[in-house]
Amino acid sequence: MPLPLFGNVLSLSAEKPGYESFRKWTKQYGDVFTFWLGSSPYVIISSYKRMKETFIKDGETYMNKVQLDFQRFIRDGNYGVAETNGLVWTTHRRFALSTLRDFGLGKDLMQEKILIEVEETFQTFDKNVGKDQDINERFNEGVANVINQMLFGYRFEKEKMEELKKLSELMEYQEQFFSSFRTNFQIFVPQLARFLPGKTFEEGISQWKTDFFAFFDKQIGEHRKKIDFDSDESQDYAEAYLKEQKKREAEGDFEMFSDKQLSNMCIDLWFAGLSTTNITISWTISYVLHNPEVQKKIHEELDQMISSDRMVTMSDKNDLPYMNAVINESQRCANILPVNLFHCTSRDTVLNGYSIQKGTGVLAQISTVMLDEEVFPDPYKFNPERFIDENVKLKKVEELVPFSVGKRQCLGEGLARMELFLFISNFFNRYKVSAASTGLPSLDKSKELGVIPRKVKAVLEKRYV
Ligand code: HEM
Repeated sequence: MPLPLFGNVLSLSAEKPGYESFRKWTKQYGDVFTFWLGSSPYVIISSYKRMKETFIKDGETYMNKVQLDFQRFIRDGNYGVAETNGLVWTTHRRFALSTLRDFGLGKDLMQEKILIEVEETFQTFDKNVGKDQDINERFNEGVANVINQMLFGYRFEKEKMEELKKLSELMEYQEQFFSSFRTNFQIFVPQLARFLPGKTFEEGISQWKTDFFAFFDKQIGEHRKKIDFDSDESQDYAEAYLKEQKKREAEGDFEMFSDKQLSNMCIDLWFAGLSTTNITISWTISYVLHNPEVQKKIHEELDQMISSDRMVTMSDKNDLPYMNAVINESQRCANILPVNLFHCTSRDTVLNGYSIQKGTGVLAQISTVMLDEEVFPDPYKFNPERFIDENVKLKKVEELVPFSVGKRQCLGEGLARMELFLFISNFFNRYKVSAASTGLPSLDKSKELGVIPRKVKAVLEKRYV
């Protein structure tokens, strides 16, 4: 039962990271029910069948995002792509997708950039083979370089390493801050939050906001100075954006491609692109470390299909069903968004016989779908075989929805899939991984509301010397 003012927030935080409450409610009330965040109702859709009927088949009705006060505080208004609606959202989603395509997603260009990061990451690992070493921190650098290349056209090396250190600290601060009870309580139950001890949302985030925007504004300023408006080709997202801005301004439109929108797009792409991919890689390695028989099978397949220390590329993907199954199962078990992002209806509608007004909160509960025991028996068990069919081929399972569904489905899915495959398959092709002297990485998710990157330490041995 929701409590006055609190709603269901307390049940959620009692069972971190949040999966179990939604599973329990689904069993009790079915796949459409109301969940109260403070005094705001959200209609939860928690089966794949129902998501298909709503978010996919009736996508326009379910595509809008709820505009929360804390987001406006961070962004100084309605900017970016992840939290905007209407023309701003469609224009910038389309522009970002087509820019990503132009940078070679699906062609070799993006793969080449990622493989450079794979090799650089491994150079660092190679220096410490046979000893305990930090795994997720190195991958974090690699993934940060991919995203920074895409946004601003350079990787962090030499004197730029200080910049990366500062940015990583900011990311870590933000991850901890947003998974704390105090922060979530203020976001969803603002009336009562002032009675709680600790920093208010505004106090906790102001400096972080200033520092993050300062980084993006500096990059944008530097791009503006050196940009060649006469060349049609762009090397990175910021350059492509500034060219579009100039074109639009010449046509009298000074709003749609504003400077503020650009820095907010950078925030969206940076955030959505870095932690998600990094968390998934660190969980994958943790699960494999806890399941040595999985690593053995990964190596058997790689030995059969690749059989050397050459780089694994996207053209090998179809030949490595078990590797793909491990990545799928890692995404399912990592289940990095226990609640997913908050949508609202863009018009009045009827759902499961109930009338729902325009503007009502709705949520595609993807974590419940990925823990559905009808589809994934023993759902908390890490078992890549779920994704292998009787012909030892990769099995397509519609309920695997880590990138969500519908019109807001992850904008970076193509990039993320390429990164996951190239980083993870090359990692296991190059190394045999075993526990650090401190033991196996923890798989405990019960400390935070949400899923944050693992600290993974391990010992690596090169498979080819
Ligand atoms: C393993 C990696 C990733 C996972 C699991 C993931 C998952 C998601 C999910 C679940 C959503 C919410 C969809 C919804 O509202 O229902 C989302 C949105 C989004 N993602 Fe990702 N993501 C990943 C990587 C990336 C990358 C690499 C980028 C950027 C380059 C990115 C950019 C975005 C953006 C901009 C949105 C908001 C889209 C919109 O509202 O139109 N993501 N992602």
